[in-house]
Amino acid sequence: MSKKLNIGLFGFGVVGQGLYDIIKTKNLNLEIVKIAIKNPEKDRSLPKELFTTDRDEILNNPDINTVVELINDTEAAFEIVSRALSSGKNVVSASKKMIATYLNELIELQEKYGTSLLYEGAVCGSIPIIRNLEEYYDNELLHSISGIFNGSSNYILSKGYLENLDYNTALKQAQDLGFAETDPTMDVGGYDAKYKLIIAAAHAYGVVIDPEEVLNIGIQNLAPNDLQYAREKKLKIKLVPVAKELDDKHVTLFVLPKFVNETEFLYNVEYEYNGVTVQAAFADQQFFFGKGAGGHPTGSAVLSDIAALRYDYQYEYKKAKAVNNLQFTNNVAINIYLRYEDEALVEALEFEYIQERFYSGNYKFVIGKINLQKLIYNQQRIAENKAFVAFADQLTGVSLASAKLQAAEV
Ligand SMILES: NC(=O)C1=CN([C@@H]2O[C@H](COP(=O)(O)OP(=O)(O)OC[C@H]3O[C@@H](n4cnc5c(N)ncnc54)[C@H](OP(=O)(O)O)[C@@H]3O)[C@@H](O)[C@H]2O)C=CC1
Ligand SMILES: N[C@@H](CC=O)C(=O)O
Repeated sequence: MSKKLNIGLFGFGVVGQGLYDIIKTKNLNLEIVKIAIKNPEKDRSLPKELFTTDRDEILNNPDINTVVELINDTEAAFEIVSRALSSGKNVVSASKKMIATYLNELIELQEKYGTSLLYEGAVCGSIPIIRNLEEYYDNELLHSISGIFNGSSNYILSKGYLENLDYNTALKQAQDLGFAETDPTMDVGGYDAKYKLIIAAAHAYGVVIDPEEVLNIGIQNLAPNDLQYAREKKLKIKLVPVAKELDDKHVTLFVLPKFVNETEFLYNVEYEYNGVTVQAAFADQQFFFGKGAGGHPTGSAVLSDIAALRYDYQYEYKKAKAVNNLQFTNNVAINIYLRYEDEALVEALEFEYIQERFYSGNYKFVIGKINLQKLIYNQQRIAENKAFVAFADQLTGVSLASAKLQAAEV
């Protein structure tokens, strides 16, 4: 017999409402006792008595054994989740920025208080990737995990490539559909994808990495010339986070736009859909596909976590706890496409090797090999120059699975 869950829900926005819609169609052994929100003046679809703006009504209620945290405020979310875990309540959260930023602390709290924090909905919406990394690939060596981890930016890219819709209109649609973060820079700047990648890497490789250390370049500077170039080469541009084991000592992570060709699974992942490609030593290549954003797809992942808590499921962080010599590094050589205006930027990036250069009127690009650290040092300059950078393994004739990202001297 499963344990009855008395739930205190934080947040009744896109995901909170989505979760509620799903729960009311089921006859599960659970009850939503109280819902904490921020703004008491907003119209709600449920009776007023169910809502509160006082978080203590949930956190200090001994009858509530489960907290579901679905709010859009990172610091408040961390406070709520920490207090819940410390007072014996199990938690489900979808707040990827909060989880990626405070993962070490959250793991410690779970260990100290014997409570469980689950967060499938935080990474790629409806795709069950965390539990697969945690359980299914427990004993597999994973060469790489990559994919499309952000629905809003993929929506904008699909609208542009397939329907010629301009960037701002597509972004507005992604916001209206409830896909985008409160600050959409998180989506289009590659931050959201980075937080998800960091969470996935903790389960895949056992490394907990500070988000500040990981490069994220997004799609804000994408220009018609870049799209035209991709079309001519029969490629698409997608925003792709990559975690790759370089050798038995080093793992690298980065988020960059990427040229993908039609043989890659990601080529056909459009709009708010996400895709995760796992390259494993023995299972070889596997692909997970599903909706990455939106109330119901994310709500379904949150509900799956809630259901797992009825049986006291916990992540064991087996790879993080195993003797693991893997270290994170940015000291790696990658092939990029750089569309730029200012020659000084090309100088500053100190390409190790230039394979192709192109100049025609205002359109100038180089394709070549560069150390990832040079991109990190020059990230601000790239943004100010409105230059566009993309991971260009396909332009240099190799796929990610076989790409030789070389760890330089570390
Ligand atoms: N939208 C999506 O597709 C996905 C979102 N997520 C994540 O899920 C979380 C929620 O996202 P989403 O539902 O889209 O956000 P929304 O902006 O739609 O809703 C946020 C909710 O949080 C409430 N809230 C904000 N601050 C507090 C607080 N301090 N205490 C109590 N309630 C608070 C708001 O209250 P009020 O209603 O009064 O304004 C609102 O109900 C975010 O972390 C997001 O990154 C994860 C996966 C997918
Ligand atoms: N803003 C996010 C929402 C889901 O995580 C996205 O667009 O993917």
